[in-house]
Amino acid sequence: MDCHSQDESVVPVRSDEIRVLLMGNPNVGKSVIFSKLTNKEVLSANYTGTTVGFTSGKTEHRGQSISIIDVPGTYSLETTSPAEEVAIEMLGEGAHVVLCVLDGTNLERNLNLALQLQQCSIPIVFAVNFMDVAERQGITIDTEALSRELGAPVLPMIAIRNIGLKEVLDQILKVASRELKSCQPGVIPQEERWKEIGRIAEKVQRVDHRHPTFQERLGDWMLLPMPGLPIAFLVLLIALGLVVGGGKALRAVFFLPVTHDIIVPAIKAFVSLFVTEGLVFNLLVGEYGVLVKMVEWPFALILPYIFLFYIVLAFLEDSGYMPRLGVLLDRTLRSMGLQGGNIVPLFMGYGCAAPAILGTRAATTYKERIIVATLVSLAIPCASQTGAFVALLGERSITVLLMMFAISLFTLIVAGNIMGRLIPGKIDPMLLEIPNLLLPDGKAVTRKIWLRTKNFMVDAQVPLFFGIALAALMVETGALESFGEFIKPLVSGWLGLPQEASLALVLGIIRRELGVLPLLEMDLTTLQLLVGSVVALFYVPCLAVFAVLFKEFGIKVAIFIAGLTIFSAFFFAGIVNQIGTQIVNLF
Ligand SMILES: Nc1nc2c(ncn2[C@@H]2O[C@H](COP(=O)(O)OP(=O)(O)OP(=O)(O)O)[C@@H](O)[C@H]2O)c(=O)[nH]1
Ligand SMILES: [Mg+2]
Repeated sequence: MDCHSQDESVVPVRSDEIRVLLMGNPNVGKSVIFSKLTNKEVLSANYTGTTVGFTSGKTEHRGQSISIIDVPGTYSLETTSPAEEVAIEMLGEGAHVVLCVLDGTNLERNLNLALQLQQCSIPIVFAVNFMDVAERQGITIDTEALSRELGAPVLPMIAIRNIGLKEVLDQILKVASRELKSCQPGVIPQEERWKEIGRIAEKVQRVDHRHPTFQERLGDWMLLPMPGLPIAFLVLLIALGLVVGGGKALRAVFFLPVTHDIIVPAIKAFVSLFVTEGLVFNLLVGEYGVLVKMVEWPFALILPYIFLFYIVLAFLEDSGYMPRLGVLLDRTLRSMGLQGGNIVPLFMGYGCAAPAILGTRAATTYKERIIVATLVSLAIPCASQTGAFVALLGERSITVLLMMFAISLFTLIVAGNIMGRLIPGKIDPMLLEIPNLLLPDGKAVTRKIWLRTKNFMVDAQVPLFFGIALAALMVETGALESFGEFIKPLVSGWLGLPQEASLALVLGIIRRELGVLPLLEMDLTTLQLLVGSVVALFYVPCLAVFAVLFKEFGIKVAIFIAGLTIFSAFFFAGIVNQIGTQIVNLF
């Protein structure tokens, strides 16, 4: 690749700061290194495409301040996805040093990018990460010999155990250029490059043949339909059992007693000191009292499920199981116009649709991005919403809860198939990389669960507050009644729900769990519970997700997706109601 320096375009920087680009193939541990160096929390996970935008952070080493940029992973400097474009842009903007991270268990493939980066005039420091896994696999890498071959410092590293980080910083200070250098990648003859890679790898790497460990064999089994599919089914069962069953238990023994016996009475007693009856009292601690619901809904109803879901998610992510599931489901996904790799953003949708839609940036085609974004907005309940569903249905009817998930899955497949056929564009062959199956690192998992739970509590507060305040106001002022009267034909006629349920429709726009939670306050039949849940399942993406859709795809697509979700919500829930009523009448 002709990657010439652009010294004439050197941009002056603060002389007291070194700018370091953290680059490398996907899933080599860049985000772990970034978090360790900068103490800034970014997500890392054991699959490609965790980082799709860039994050910058700062650190200090030997009195020198260093700014580090966590760049999305790239296999080469020839762009194929929006995430890789970001990496190339960052190179164009320039740096004093590139820290190129290599995966020690996959040296050849990683050297492809290393050789391309080496053509740039920006000084490079190489870190060979995953030395622990490499050792287990019988791979030895002579970093000194590699350093001679690459003409740059090469250091061994085990990022999750803090090994090699300080040494890398020392080298960065040593080689940093005095001025910012930028690099425009060109084209390099591939054949020549791969020949060179083969030669280097042979010189610096020794692989001792040995029997695969149980972990490695398990990793391979997970890819085959037998026993891969039964394993997948078991994983799903354990995950569901843990979230649904564990969540119920956590609520029963801790969250509900604490909320109902301690926090809420304390709040009520406190408010009674100042106001007793009337509108203000009701707004604060009445039926939809802001102060009561602000504790009860997010803390007692949703948090236990969110927390358990994040535990499951962290294990699935860091073990490397998710891409294996992608391989297993590649055929099914392919009929939906997607390739197996999209299992990752789809699954992330069960957490929150916003990062899932951003995660589609790692996809290679626009068609895939649109399909995943639509499916996630339409038919995948987010974690808060799942929590609300379990709270609503868990006690009353597990069958309805399971029916809900079945409807969600069925819609995913049908809607995916329709879009896969209607939306023009091709599907690339599967480009999913299978990482090593790892035992998740306890510290990394704990940090991630804490980070996500904290973010949920922080991010949810403001919209929840407005949602609940709006609910309290609408109930107390009688506005709900007028609105309910207005959409009565739809809510009561077609959907067979009480007029009050129109509140869920208003609030669901603000946050998805608010489309479910008001139903808890009503006395509904089993059929009404199912109908209300189906409405909530499909109903509009919440405001935050709408904003992400708008940002990523433009206003037309965002409105189209929102319209589709509203239509589906009323259409399908209505059909469920009509059929359900016939069946109920039969008995
Ligand atoms: N065993 C072991 N695991 C590691 C090491 N470094 C990182 N990991 C794990 O490897 C996985 C990938 O790490 P990330 O930091 O997300 O990788 P990344 O390079 O940022 O990946 P992208 O953002 O997808 O490009 C995570 O599950 C880490 O916990 C290491 O030295 N040893
Ligand atoms: Mg990353």
